[in-house]
Amino acid sequence: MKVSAPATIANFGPGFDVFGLCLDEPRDVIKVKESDEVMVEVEGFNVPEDPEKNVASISALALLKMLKAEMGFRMKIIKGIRPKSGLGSSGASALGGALALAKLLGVENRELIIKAALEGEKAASGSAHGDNIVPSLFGGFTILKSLSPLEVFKLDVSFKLVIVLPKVEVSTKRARAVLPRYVPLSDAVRNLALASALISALKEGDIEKAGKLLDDYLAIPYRKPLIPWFDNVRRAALESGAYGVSLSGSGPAMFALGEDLGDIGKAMVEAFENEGIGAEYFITKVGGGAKCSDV
Ligand SMILES: Nc1ncnc2c1ncn2[C@@H]1O[C@H](COP(=O)(O)OP(=O)(O)OP(=O)(O)O)[C@@H](O)[C@H]1O
Ligand SMILES: N[C@@H](CCO)C(=O)O
Repeated sequence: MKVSAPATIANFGPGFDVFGLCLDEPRDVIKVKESDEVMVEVEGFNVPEDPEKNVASISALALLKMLKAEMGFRMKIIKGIRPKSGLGSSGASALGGALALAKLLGVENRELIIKAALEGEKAASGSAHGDNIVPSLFGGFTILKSLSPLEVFKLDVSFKLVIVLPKVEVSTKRARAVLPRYVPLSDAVRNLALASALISALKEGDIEKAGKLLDDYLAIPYRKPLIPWFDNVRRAALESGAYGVSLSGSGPAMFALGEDLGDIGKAMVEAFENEGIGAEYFITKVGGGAKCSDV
């Protein structure tokens, strides 16, 4: 069984822990076969091959436990999403591992698959946030109303965007540890306003209007010490014509919406380089979610 699990942008501006956008690329590919033992082999970006440490096998083992299924598996992970990038790398692997075993066992229950994948995400980031796993499975733009019971609202949006990946790492665990337990009511109301308006703009297909709504008052302000370059790179993107810019998940990757995405990507890379940080950009589009096939 083969699963291709796409990268994702969690939060997507004002939607902390709720909004998620599936990307068409990059992807993690997870192949599994039934076996007497549990083995993990990794190609591509370096992640652990210890089945107790790789989030893909952790999720797969969690699913087997939930199903009380006595079996082993051989798993091969072709790791295409850079870890600690902000592109939902652990989320894609966690989803891919759980989904691959579910397909092998003929299990279609998405709530169960997500629940198992959250075990992998929790192992990676210390918290069971679903806003990478859910868009990686469903595709499109997802609004995660609730994990248990699973309630997802999906918008079938279609647009291109530019992603900028700096050569630095931000650990999700660390980026969540700096968040406050409480925020000012005025900031909560500002995010509520931005998030509601963003959904309306996306439903209209007005990407320019959506770009202007990508602010956040709940997480990014508190994460600034981990991403000191954010304001300068954001300014460079806006000055080069971006409709809007934000952090992808907990970073360090950033994304921008606009017309001339190549110009915007180049301006953002240059701004990173002015901060002494190498970076690369790529243009992609909204993805359709995880894909499964018999190998
Ligand atoms: N299959 C896997 N894919 C990604 N990370 C994994 C995997 N297995 C174990 N890990 C570990 O999980 C941790 C992932 O950390 P973190 O959550 O910050 O990254 P991430 O999910 O890759 O980040 P992001 O969501 O920002 O892309 C790393 O220490 C990594 O080594
Ligand atoms: N919503 C999560 C996404 C992490 O990829 C966070 O911002 O911590």
